[in-house]
Amino acid sequence: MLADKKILFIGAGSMAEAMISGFVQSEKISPKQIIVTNRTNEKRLSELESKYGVIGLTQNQLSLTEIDIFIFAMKPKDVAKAIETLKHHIQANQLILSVLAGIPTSYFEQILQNDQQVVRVMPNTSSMIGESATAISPGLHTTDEKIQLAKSLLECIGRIFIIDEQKMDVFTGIAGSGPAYFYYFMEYMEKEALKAGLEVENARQIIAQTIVGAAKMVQEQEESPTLLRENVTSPNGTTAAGISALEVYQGGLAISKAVEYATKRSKEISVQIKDSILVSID
Ligand SMILES: NC(=O)C1=CN([C@@H]2O[C@H](COP(=O)(O)OP(=O)(O)OC[C@H]3O[C@@H](n4cnc5c(N)ncnc54)[C@H](O)[C@@H]3O)[C@@H](O)[C@H]2O)C=CC1
Ligand SMILES: O=C(O)[C@@H]1CCC=N1
Repeated sequence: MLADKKILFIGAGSMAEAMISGFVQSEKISPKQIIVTNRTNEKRLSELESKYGVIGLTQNQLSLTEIDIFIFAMKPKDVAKAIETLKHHIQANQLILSVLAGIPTSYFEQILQNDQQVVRVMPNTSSMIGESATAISPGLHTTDEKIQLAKSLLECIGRIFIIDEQKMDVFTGIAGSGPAYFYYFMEYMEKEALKAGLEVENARQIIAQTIVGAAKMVQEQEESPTLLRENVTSPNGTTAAGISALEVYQGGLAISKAVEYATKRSKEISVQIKDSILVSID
């Protein structure tokens, strides 16, 4: 299904790179099927070319008729300009994927018209090693065939979850932004480990393996995190002491708030983009 499909990344930042890396590592897509472009930074395009073997092209070198799948991968604030430049060149049979936080499929549908087939995608940077948790929500006109195409492409970067678009904001708060929360947690664990005299590399690997092990237990044991936590916690033991500090310092609340704020921010971006369309139609 993916053979010979031409994929164009519009935007060459961290998320585009993570996906390119995952696609190429999967060996289901040849680097020569992937084209990447950005606004002006040719040095960045050369860097991606030499690292992954993909094709970096400036905007005026692009031949858009040969593209099967467009992946919009700029910041939400830059999408209006990007789509303005491309809208007269995108054909009805070309699939649009957007990884932009907060930007609904209806945004692309309204601007491109054509009954354009759009899929909103929320990957995370673990795409880099094929371990993303990626949500997809098809738009109004997207056929089963194109959904299958999007799925087979995105399976190259990890696990796929098909969700209703209304759930995309919370998915973004949990899984799109999620890796950053775990890295933040790891930064603090590492600081404590170093203070107590562990070597940095050792500390880092110990913490990472602890997280990998805990995550795999949830995936493989079919037990709830609550039960698994209780199994670690001996009465009056070390874990009970650690968990009591998390409770005293409201660690649970902080985690809930992180998800809540990120979800809210995704919703705000949707409102801002809706307002900007209304202004441009007025
Ligand atoms: N970084 C992450 O962990 C995740 C990011 N996303 C989404 O991915 C998108 C990109 O995020 P990052 O890669 O982190 O941003 P970034 O700032 O690293 O990269 C953005 C890229 O877009 C390019 N760009 C801007 N305007 C353009 C235009 N008009 N035409 C062509 N290229 C243009 C920039 O030159 C840059 O290469 C955002 O919308 C974000 O919501 C989604 C999931 C996770
Ligand atoms: O921080 C952001 O807005 C993007 C979306 C999810 C992860 N990074």
